[in-house]
Amino acid sequence: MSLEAPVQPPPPVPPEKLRGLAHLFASTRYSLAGFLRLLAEPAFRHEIVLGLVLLAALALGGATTPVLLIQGGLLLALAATEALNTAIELIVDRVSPEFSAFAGQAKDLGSFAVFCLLVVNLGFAAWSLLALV
Ligand SMILES: Nc1ncnc2c1ncn2[C@@H]1O[C@H](COP(=O)(O)OP(=O)(O)OP(=O)(O)O)[C@@H](O)[C@H]1O
Repeated sequence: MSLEAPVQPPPPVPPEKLRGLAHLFASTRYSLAGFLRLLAEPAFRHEIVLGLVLLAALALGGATTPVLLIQGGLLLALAATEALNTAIELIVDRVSPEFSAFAGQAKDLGSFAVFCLLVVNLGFAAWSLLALV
């Protein structure tokens, strides 16, 4: 059984510009489409598992609500960084499908951004758990 999330094909024509509430609803739909696309990335699925493990460990360890909220916020920041990293990879693969220094550096910079957020998440969880014992 495949765990790949269904990836929606792009619309054949650009959608018309919307205003007001219609714009808000459309933006929400675009964000949901981005989330579903990100689910197709194995790295993001691993990060979801990591996030659930960290939150469960903190909750079972008796962490306070503010600590759980901060950890949740840091996990959302990690998801946002993974989304931007995936967007960079998509653009780089389109602009430079061949091997190039530009492509390698762009992808490595995106990877470093994700790594930084992983360190912050693990560091905060470890510090919080140590404070509980
Ligand atoms: N077109 C390219 N030109 C030069 N170096 C590249 C290119 N594509 C990838 N690389 C190098 O290979 C490394 C791995 O790239 P790759 O795209 O496989 O990353 P990844 O994190 O494994 O991505 P994914 O898991 O999404 O496939 C990059 O960090 C970069 O250093």
